[in-house]
Amino acid sequence: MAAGQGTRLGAGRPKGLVPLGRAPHQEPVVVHALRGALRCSALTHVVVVAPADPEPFAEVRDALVEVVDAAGHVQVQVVPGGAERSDSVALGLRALPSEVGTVLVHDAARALAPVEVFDRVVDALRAGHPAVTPAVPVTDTVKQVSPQAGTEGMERVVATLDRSVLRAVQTPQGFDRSTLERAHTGAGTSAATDDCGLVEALGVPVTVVPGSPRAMKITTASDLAIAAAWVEQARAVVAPAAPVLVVLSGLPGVGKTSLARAVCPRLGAAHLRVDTVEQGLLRGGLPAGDLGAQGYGAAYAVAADQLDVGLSVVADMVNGVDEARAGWESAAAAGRAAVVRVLVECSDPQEHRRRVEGRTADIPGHRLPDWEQTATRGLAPWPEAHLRLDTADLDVEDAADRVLAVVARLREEATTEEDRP
Ligand SMILES: Nc1ccn([C@@H]2O[C@H](COP(=O)(O)OP(=O)(O)OP(=O)(O)O)[C@@H](O)[C@H]2O)c(=O)n1
Ligand SMILES: C[C@](O)(CO)[C@H](O)COP(=O)(O)O
Repeated sequence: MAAGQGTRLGAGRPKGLVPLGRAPHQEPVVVHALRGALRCSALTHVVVVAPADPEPFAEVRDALVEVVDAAGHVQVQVVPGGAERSDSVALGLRALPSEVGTVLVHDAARALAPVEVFDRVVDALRAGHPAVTPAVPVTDTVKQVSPQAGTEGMERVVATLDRSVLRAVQTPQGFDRSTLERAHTGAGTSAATDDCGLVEALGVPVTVVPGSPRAMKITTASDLAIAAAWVEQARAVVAPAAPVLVVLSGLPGVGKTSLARAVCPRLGAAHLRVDTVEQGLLRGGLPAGDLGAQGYGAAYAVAADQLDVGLSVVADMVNGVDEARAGWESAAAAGRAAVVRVLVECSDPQEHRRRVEGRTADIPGHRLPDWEQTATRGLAPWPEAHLRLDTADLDVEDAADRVLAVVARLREEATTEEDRP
């Protein structure tokens, strides 16, 4: 949904077209939103509902096409929206091809919604829930008020609501298509501020899954500034300072690769993924039975080369035994780099299993381990770890923040050491 005018933002143009981030990372809000949505591998079609006046939107069309081309597999259409958000949703829904049976409705204004939120909504729909919304707990105390007679601009508190049962809902909201179409039929739907509200009115149960602070809606200028800071944080290289070797260790499916992909651009680091190295060796003719420790051996050697020329490295593999971890210590020593040891876990076995069973291989020829193989694979204790990250309740960017904080701390300590007489 990108057809709003952005009156409260007051940028003088529709909110979807407002640049987000600072050059060279600047892109219109709607382009950020589309790029984020396309990270969700379940999507097959996207309808961008744009302001009815096609003139200003023409300027972002090329950027949208570029994002879509990069995604490859998804069909994208742009259609004009209506006067209210709900009118725009109904128009977007009408444009969807008949074969689409499940629909996510997402605000372009929630341009930085993490892919985990999309995935949680999709998983709940796949589990049979007809309507799903992400939501976050309410952190303020919320009062119900009524106008106070004779006192302009003042109100009277009617009740203090129990915030433990309140949630602030976000998007993408997901629906079984026929339920959403039914909800948008009839009079009075224009006034609805979210689609779940219309579905609730039909008596259909709405399921809530965890949202994310990063799925916040850009409504005012200060929201835009916060979102811009997040964009900068996600893209900025920390410093071309002394190289570090970030060693991840964790079972398959806990989120190591997502974490590495979030950390590498921010650290200016090479992503060294043993799965890729191993598949390369197999494609090169190494018999599968001979693989053993060859992948790790090759990865250590490549890491040492990167560190030696001053490039940081994020090592992404299970690293489940002391011997494997010791190899990284040697690679770091050879490259004169500090080591950051990060244990990555998922404390919720159901969520871990869902991830293991829900993922598809993104490296040609790679056979992913099943849940049985994952659950029975041991991981040695790692008392030397700088960080233990539990991805059951941490968004990937928040996890990356923590890794980068350790990098910054180690670099600062190293600088202080050097300064000491
Ligand atoms: N007629 C409308 C109104 C809103 N939206 C979309 O719905 C989302 C949430 O709306 P909101 O944040 O209220 O956006 P605006 O309507 O643009 O903002 P404002 O109310 O300040 O004008 C936004 O992505 C917006 O583009 C839409 O597609 N069509
Ligand atoms: C759909 C929504 O984003 C859920 O929080 C919200 O209700 C949109 O409301 P707005 O008034 O259009 O900003």
